[in-house]
Amino acid sequence: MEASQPVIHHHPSKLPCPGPELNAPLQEWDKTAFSPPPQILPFVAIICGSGLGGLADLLENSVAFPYKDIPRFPQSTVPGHAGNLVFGELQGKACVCMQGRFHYYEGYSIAMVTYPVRVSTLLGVETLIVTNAAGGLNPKFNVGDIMLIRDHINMPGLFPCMSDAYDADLGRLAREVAEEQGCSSFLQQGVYCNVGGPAFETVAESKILLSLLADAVGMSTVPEVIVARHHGLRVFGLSLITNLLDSEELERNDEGRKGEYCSCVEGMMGRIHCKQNDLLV
Ligand SMILES: O=P(O)(O)O[C@@H]1C[C@H](O)[C@@H](CO)O1
Ligand code: HPA
Repeated sequence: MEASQPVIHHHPSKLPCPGPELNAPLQEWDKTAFSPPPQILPFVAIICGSGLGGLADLLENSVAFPYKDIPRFPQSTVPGHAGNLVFGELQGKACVCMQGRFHYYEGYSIAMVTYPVRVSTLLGVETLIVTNAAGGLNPKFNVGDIMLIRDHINMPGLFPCMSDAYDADLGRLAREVAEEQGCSSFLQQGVYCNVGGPAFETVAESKILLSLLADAVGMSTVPEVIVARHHGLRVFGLSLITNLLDSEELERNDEGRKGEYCSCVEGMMGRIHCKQNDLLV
């Protein structure tokens, strides 16, 4: 018997209904119990990775909602994830920043980990910027490098098709912005591998991931990207390399180039336009 071929889908909005994990009940989102500031209609959502929440402090005219005050929102339990949904403007562009994300290893289901992405689609968001702290596997990487995520590895697998998950135009824009800001020498590009955590990889595990052609490894981001693509959002991702996994001695530097990472996202915001205005990069 002939083996059946996988079906490749390229139009997220036309995808059939995925499994129950991706289909988390949005009726849990109670619009009447939470009112975003009416003057800020975000078209970009930014998820801040571990220790990267300082980006939200750069927002102008900002209004912050602690997650604990938002009905049914999960709570941050990891250090470096403040737990605020911050609305405001970056470079004059309306956005919403998740100052803190949720991880599978915290005990949340994938549906809850990705719940804020679904909520952001209800708020009118068109583009999702995901950021994270990650361990470098590629021997050419250094601590403090910023890696533009061009693809990911997600072994458990989830529908829909992810062959073009990371937006090529936004990637080009990031390289232009990095060039203008003098950051090109430490802007890398690569494949992010999602693992369950919370322990970092053993040397043996790192070698396996490297042999799979992963460039960096972390414990987040991919479920958010999958749900965002299922909703038809454009996605752009950055990893800040906080440690290297090439030796038994783990050296970690969480400060790295946080300033440059913030400037890069800020520079991009200045040049991303709202689709409704038909001015896409
Ligand atoms: O939210 P991200 O992916 O940045 O968090 C990473 C993974 C772990 O939670 C933590 C490890 O230090 O940072
Ligand atoms: N492995 C997994 N997740 C991480 C790492 C790592 O080395 N560094 C930061 N997040």
